[in-house]
Amino acid sequence: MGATMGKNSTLLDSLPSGQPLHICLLGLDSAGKTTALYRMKFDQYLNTVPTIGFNCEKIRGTVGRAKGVSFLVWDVGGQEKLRPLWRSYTRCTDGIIFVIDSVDIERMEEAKMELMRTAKCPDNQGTPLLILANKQDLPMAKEPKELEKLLGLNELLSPIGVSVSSGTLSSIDGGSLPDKTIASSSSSSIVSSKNSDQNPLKSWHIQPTCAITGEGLHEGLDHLYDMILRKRKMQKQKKKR
Ligand SMILES: Nc1nc2c(ncn2[C@@H]2O[C@H](COP(=O)(O)OP(=O)(O)OP(=O)(O)O)[C@@H](O)[C@H]2O)c(=O)[nH]1
Ligand SMILES: [Mg+2]
Repeated sequence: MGATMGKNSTLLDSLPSGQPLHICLLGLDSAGKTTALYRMKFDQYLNTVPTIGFNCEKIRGTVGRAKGVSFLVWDVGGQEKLRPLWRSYTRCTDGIIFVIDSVDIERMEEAKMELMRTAKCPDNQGTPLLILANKQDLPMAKEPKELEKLLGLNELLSPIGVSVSSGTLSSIDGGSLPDKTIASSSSSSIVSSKNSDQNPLKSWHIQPTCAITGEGLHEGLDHLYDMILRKRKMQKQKKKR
């Protein structure tokens, strides 16, 4: 999937015209993955049935830097018996989208376990991760800020094995990122702050969405694209050293 770059081209302008980026759409059954996939693909709501196996669609970004960028999105069934398959989809992916049902408090612990299993899998270390706090249209939906705590997102490692602690950098293989990197978002407006991702070490972002109306989906994709670009830039700099 690596983009071939001419002598004078930069990494940033090489990506949009290149191969589509491969993205895995994961999450518990009924979280809204397939609804989100078809909303992004066809810009309309399609009725879904539980996914047995996977769906795959090519999607074009519509906002921000992701505008015009091609993503090949693999939507994998989330039922328990299908989850062991996730690993084969995430192995060589450019980014992971993990969809959370923001009202399903009963299964939040299960969602956290699967999310952590995915994020901490050695194959996925440093793979940009977009968490969709979906079903924000429902009155009991937990806000992204609360979901961050419930899902333990601050436990997640930075992409280059460096953690930030009390504002200082230390090279370790664990640790957490400071609270100030967290997005402030509200369920009513379904917006999220891009400043949240300005910490170059952060490789996840949480985005409030409603897959039925499509609110927040393309903004999320744009954040994911930013993280992918940042990761590639860092890898390039690392290679130069
Ligand atoms: N209210 C509300 N309902 C949603 C939203 N997104 C999805 N749903 C509903 O949630 C149900 C499950 O959606 P799917 O997209 O099929 O869920 P999935 O994650 O693909 O589930 P699996 O294929 O079993 O893994 C459907 O009834 C959707 O209409 C949302 O943002 N708001
Ligand atoms: Mg599905």
